[in-house]
Amino acid sequence: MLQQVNGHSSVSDAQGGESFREDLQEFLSGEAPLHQLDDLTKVNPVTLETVLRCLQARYMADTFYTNAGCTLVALNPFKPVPQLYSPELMREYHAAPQPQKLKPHIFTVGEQTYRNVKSLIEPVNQSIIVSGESGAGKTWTSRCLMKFYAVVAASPTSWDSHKIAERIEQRILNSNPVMEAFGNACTLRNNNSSRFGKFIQLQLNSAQQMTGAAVQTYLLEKTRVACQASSERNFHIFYQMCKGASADERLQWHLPKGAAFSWLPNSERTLEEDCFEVTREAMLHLGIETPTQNNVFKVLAGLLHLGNIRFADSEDEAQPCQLMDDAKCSVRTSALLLLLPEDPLLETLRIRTIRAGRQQQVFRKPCSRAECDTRRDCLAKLVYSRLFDWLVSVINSSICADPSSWSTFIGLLDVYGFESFPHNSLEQLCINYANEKLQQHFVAHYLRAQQECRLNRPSSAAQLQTRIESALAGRPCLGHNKLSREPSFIVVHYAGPVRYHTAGLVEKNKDPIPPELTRLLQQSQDPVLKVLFPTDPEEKSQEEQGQSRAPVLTVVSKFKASLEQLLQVLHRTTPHYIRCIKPNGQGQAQTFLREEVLSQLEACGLVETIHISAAGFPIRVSHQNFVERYELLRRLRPRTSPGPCSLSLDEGRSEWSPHTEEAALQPLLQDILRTLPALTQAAAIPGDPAEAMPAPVYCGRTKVFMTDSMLELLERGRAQVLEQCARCIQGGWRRHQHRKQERQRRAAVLIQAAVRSWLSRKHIQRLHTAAMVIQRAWQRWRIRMACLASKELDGVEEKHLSQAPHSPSSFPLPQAQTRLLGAIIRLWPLGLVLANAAVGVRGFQRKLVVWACLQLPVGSPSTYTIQTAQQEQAGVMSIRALPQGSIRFHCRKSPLRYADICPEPSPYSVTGFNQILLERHRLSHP
Ligand SMILES: Nc1ncnc2c1ncn2[C@@H]1O[C@H](COP(=O)(O)OP(=O)(O)OP(=O)(O)O)[C@@H](O)[C@H]1O
Repeated sequence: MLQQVNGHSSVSDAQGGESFREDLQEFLSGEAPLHQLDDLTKVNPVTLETVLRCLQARYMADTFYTNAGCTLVALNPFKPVPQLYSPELMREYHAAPQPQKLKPHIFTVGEQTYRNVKSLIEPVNQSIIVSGESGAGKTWTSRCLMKFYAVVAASPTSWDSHKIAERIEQRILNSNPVMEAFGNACTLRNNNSSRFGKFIQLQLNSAQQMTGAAVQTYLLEKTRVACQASSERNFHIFYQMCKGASADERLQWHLPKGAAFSWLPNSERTLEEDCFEVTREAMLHLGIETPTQNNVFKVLAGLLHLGNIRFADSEDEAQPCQLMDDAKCSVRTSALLLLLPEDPLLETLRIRTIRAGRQQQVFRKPCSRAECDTRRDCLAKLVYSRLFDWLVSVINSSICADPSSWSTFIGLLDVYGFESFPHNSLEQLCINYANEKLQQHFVAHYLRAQQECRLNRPSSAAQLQTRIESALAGRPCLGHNKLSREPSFIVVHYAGPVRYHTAGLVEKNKDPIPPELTRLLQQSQDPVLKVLFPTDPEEKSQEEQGQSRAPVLTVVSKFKASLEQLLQVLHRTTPHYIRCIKPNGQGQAQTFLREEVLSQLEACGLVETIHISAAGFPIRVSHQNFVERYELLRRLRPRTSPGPCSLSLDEGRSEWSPHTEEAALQPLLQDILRTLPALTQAAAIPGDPAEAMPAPVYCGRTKVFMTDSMLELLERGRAQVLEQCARCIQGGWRRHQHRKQERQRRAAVLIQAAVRSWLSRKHIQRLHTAAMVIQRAWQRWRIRMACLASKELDGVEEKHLSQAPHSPSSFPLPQAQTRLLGAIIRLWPLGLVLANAAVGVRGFQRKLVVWACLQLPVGSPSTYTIQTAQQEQAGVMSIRALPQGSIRFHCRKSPLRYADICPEPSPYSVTGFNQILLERHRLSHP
């Protein structure tokens, strides 16, 4: 089935022979460290012999858990092992950075599933499939796992939520004793054997806290109520009641001490499971109050009394069977406890009603003794199975969380192991079918073909055998024991051939319930029976009118439907396997029977796992999952050259049907496998040819098989691609951020510039306006001043003086003065320059210049003092510069303060256009 992908054969014949023997030698001689091998795939060589030796060595060293690739093998210690399931150990596994590096344990599996849920990698939901034969420790394992989750999946933050979580966990844990009391029984192989399959869904919220649970049960062995194999017992609850009831309760339930019940065999045996108080306490915690409990136990007591009803053969077929001597009392007590009318009860057990004809006439036919027994047993089975279902529904309503409060789940499937007894019937067929389905083996096809056989068609055992043989002729899965006298057929299961007896198979499959029985139970006044058998008026009227009822569902069809439903759920989860192994059939500690263990390893398909591991491929991944997880490795592939792996994959494809939906995955798969050489080369240590060799991968029809190292390599490659992608995303993001920031910066600068320019413009405008105002004011002022000056000062214009020796003023100037004025006019610019020169002429020199300009006699400067213009009547008193650019000679002193500038200006004086350039006081009075 498998195709080798890369052409690397694990051990070549030439080199293999010698090294194989050496390995074996070394391995067998070094027995002591065997118990230290944590994984069965690590034993060298991986053979059944070495695997068994390893398991035995570990068992003897009190090491009960061993990995077998992806499966955990759990050996039943059959003794209490201190600290193996302590809360401290649970926490240790929970807190470990890599729990798989700790010793193999069911807590490793528990923790792994929990972490998978946390990591949210698809499929998020997980399932743990606990399998093994009866007594191997499945229930124990499931119970321990539930306790583990109760510890690790409950770390709520607040005190209130802690209390709620604690209550939920307690309820979930309380469901165990109740279900075990009603669904477990002591069998030859296990004192506490679960007589039903169960799937427990532990519901987790987004914070991975356990918020609730739901239980689904499968195929309760209800026949046990009325029929127990020798040395076996009825369901525990009957014994618990009989042993644990108080005196009052005994009286109420008609269970006097020492009373004998035919459906209560081996009651003298006392088991630790016979603990009535624990069951009652747990029922109370699940919300089943004491009065309801009492009603339940009353009904169960009624069934025990029903089992004591014995019929005698009737001599006349037309007459109903008579009761045996002491049976009358049993009928009465049973009717009393079941709150049924006594006569109708007896009549229903002994007389069959048949409706026939168009008018649906009712015929009453007395039953034979065997038929009476069957009807009695049927009544008990019907009541018990409905009671069990009701209990499960009560448990579910008590522990099930609101759908909105949970998002993920961890499923625990406790399935019956493969069964092969000397006499196998429909129960074994169903159980083994479930095992086949769960193992995904070919017998599923056989059973599908078997539906052609229409097991509900009436036929004798011999006829059924002939029909099965003709329908499945030529199928390799069907065998036939020609020497067998009893009608039977053999199915070659993956775990070995099993012979099924056809006698009673059809009847069992139909599981007929006479409608009279249901109608009778609907008459009961008991509150529990009223719930279990509600009256449906529609159904009643339909029956009376003789209308056809819904087609009867057979046991196989119902079981198949629920199994299909379960498989659908499992297919959507990541499965984890725990294979429980019973080291011996006697339940003795420290006893390891190799033959028994070997047959269990075969039965649970572990041998196949080991064989695959022996070929070096313990990792198996479905094509779909492989492609989904490693599709991104295609990015590593060089675009040009296809790798050598493609060849082997093509071989794999030659067997592949293009019609299957998986065919679409093949190109992708091929692409991924082409990346492997590049990966192995990259991982190789330079110069080490062994390391450079591509790690082996097999591509099967539906799965990819590989070694641990290959898986490691793929994971490393995946991490590398993810890292590259992350870098790429980071780079892109940074670039985007950078560009965004740059854009924002530019926008900010633009806005800032616009605002600044706007502010500047406003400021300049304001300045401009202010300047204009000042300018205008200044101009007005200058004009006013000029006007004032020209009005107030009797000035003599330069041009007038130069052109006309006589001023237009009223008084005539003497000749000397005229000359003087002429000299002044000629020389004043020079004097002005010298007087105002910044450098060179200073102090006295300056004065001299001024005096020279003005032709003043040199003398004490103090003699030249400023006098007001009014004191002067004639002559030039001062020379002034006017705003309009002209020079005026004034004969009077200006009354304007601003013009009071002497040739020696004070640093504090204000100069203006009307500045006195030169002032002369004594010109007219030399
Ligand atoms: N890990 C364990 N440590 C100690 N004892 C164990 C352990 N596992 C199982 N046992 C013992 O083995 C008995 C059978 O185990 P359990 O009931 O779990 O088997 P099972 O596989 O569920 O059987 P069945 O299919 O009949 O229900 C238990 O009652 C218990 O005494």
